[in-house]
Amino acid sequence: MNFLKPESVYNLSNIREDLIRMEDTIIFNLIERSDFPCMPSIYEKNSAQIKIPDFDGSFLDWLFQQHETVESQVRRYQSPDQYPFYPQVVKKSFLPAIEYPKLLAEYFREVNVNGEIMDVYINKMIPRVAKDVGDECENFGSTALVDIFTLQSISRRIHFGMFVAEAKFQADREKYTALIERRDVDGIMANITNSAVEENILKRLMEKAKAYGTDPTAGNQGTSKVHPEAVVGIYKDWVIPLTKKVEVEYLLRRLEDKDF
Ligand SMILES: O=C(O)C(=O)C[C@]1(C(=O)O)C=C[C@@H](O)C=C1
Repeated sequence: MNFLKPESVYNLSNIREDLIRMEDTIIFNLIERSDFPCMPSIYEKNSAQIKIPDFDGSFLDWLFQQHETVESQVRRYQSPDQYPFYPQVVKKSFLPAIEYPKLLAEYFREVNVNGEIMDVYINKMIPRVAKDVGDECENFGSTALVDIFTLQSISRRIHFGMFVAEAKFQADREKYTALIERRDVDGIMANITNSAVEENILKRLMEKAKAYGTDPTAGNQGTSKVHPEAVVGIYKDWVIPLTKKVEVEYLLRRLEDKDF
């Protein structure tokens, strides 16, 4: 889909196509992450193992903030599919602003679940994919870089929930308006849920993770670089539920933007 062409954005099959493409990026990032151990020191605030001058936070916080500061200056966070983890470090770009058409309700920047994504990534996802526990001091930088790419790819996927939600709202304004007016969270959740689509995603992920993680010429001897079940579990337990959370949060406020 093309953000400069709103009609392409409100098309659920276009959106789902993009979500499928993102699976590839996320799986490859998780495969990269599985090459390193858990590496607890890089997530620990003011770790004794990694002393960072004049900084209050973890090594990952430090590196990620440098990234977001740089990337914001080339307009990363102007794009409606990009949400910063550290909004306080985002800078204005020297490039001219891109005039995106209005694609989402006016408050959309306030829907940001990156805090929660960071928490489950460090505490739940990494233990599922990392090769073992402990630190590997020589790879602090490489691991934190992979973490940044993985977190960004997962965050983009989850915040895409707002496009899904907007497409669903526009396809049936009456039904969603009634649910939103009643603050019927369970009703909204039931209506945005499509179990067949979810099951398909999980099946496809299993096959993709097996294929992408294995040497295609090794036959049955090949061992997968990432446990396919771990990738499926990460989607089932966090990626899809957080996407749905974003959809519901976005929809609950949808009537605030009356003219849209
Ligand atoms: O494709 C949709 O309709 C979505 O809402 C996205 C998504 C997902 O996260 O992949 C979430 C909820 C649905 O049950 C199916 C899939």
